[in-house]
Amino acid sequence: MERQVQRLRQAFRSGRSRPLRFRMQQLEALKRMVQEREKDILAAIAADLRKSELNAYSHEVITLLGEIDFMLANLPELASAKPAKKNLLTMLDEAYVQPEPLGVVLIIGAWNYPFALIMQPLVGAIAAGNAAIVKPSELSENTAKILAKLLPQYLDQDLYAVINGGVAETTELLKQRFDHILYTGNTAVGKIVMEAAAKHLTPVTLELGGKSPCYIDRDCDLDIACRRITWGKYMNCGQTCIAPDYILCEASLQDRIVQKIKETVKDFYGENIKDSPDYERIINLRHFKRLQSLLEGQKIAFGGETDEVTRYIAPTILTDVDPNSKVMQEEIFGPILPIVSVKNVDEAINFINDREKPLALYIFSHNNKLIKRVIDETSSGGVTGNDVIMHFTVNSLPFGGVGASGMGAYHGKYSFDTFSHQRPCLLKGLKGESVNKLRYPPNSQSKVGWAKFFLLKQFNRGGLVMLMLACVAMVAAMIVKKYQALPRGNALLASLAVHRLRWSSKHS
Ligand SMILES: NC(=O)C1=CN([C@@H]2O[C@H](COP(=O)(O)OP(=O)(O)OC[C@H]3O[C@@H](n4cnc5c(N)ncnc54)[C@H](O)[C@@H]3O)[C@@H](O)[C@H]2O)C=CC1
Ligand SMILES: CCCCCC(=O)O
Repeated sequence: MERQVQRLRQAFRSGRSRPLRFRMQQLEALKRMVQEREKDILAAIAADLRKSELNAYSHEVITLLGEIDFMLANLPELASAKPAKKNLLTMLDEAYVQPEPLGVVLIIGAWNYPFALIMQPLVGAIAAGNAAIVKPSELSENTAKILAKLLPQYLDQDLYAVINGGVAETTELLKQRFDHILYTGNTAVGKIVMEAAAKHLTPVTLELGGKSPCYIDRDCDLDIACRRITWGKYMNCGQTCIAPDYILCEASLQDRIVQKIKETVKDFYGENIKDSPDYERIINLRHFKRLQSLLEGQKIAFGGETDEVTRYIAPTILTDVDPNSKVMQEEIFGPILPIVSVKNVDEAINFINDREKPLALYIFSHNNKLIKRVIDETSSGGVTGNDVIMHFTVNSLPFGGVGASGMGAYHGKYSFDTFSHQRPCLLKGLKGESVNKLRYPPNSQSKVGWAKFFLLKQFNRGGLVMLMLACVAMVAAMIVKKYQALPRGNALLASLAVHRLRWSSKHS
């Protein structure tokens, strides 16, 4: 692995990944790959998650193509130098911020959206001019294989590599030095990644998980709320990092919510949910048994059926859930929806704040003030009001966690920024050396006074007048100098004005 990383580092050092044209070509190649090999890609995702090809496209390809198009349209602007505001001391100089690539970056993906969670960060890494290694999840093995097969066919093989493998290979990879790591996965492994990165002072973006609350206010459109919650909860069989993990609501709403979700499930997946092409399965036996154990001792108001052979778990709702029960102690990451009763929004806010900061937070209410209040009085990676998941689809919004749900963000310009160093540049002129005497030793009260004047803009009215005079004198001097004749008078005037300024600052 060290050799592979070194090879990419040498390719990066060659500078080939920096030219905008090259980056655009690579992004266009990615887009071509997705379009030309769509069938193979969808078949791989479908095989990993027992997902219809339509859903594989809707869940993973559409947002990716949107991301590539965004980068192709905006990269010239994103990659351009940005002029910076100057101070009095540097007003004749050139100050700007130059985005530059970080170097060789590592992207580690998760299994639940195995294609998008590799490709979307990769778009940002390429757009920012980096070399990149991607490490897909071994749990979505078909997608991992197709990525290893296709990416080298479309991308520059010296600058972009796919390394497949599980814990052992990832552990080995994490011993190498990278210039940024973007990890998507569970919080426990996020800590492992951060610990490994710390050895090389490598910055990380951790896209982790958590229990995303969904508060349903008594004053809301319950039909719409239940329809949208049903969509976001049971999509991908609940294996979505920003799925509503549990509902908080007043006890009086509980039965109506159960009824409306039941009706919506039937509407979405038909009488026999098992046969629905739109209802996926649990990724493996370990997660299947973990989810089964969460049902123990719970009041199952709807669903609860499981089939180990096909790893099927029905869309399930639990009611009157004890906040201390197992299902409320870990991220569910499956099609089980607990309802926890709270007396009012105050109690809901306290419930949320008593726990780790979630990746997402959802509030359903007609009362926009209440929604804004919940947002103001809690914290989460992201928020959608009166819907779920949808903030993920807006690439002008940074997507990421906070606290235990992660750090850093990506999507759109935020992907470009994540994989860039914003380099401050100041290009000094050679004129005005006399002013530089202010910073040269020996220091003095007068020089400090000047520094305050120039840098902190601390001056009195007299100083302002004299500044105007000095500027006029300097401009006059520059104009006259331009005509090659500088009558001693103007030079005298300029130095008088500067002298007067010194005096005034000394006595201000
Ligand atoms: N914030 C986000 O954008 C997303 C977060 N997630 C979160 O990811 C979690 C589900 O994914 P996982 O089951 O963790 O996926 P996973 O089992 O696929 O692991 C994720 C990656 O970490 C690697 N990995 C696993 N154990 C490791 C170890 N001990 N040392 C080094 N590398 C290791 C795997 O090889 C894989 O590439 C949930 O908590 C979910 O909320 C999932 C998707 C998106
Ligand atoms: C369709 C939304 C997918 C977001 C990635 C996740 O939440 O796991």
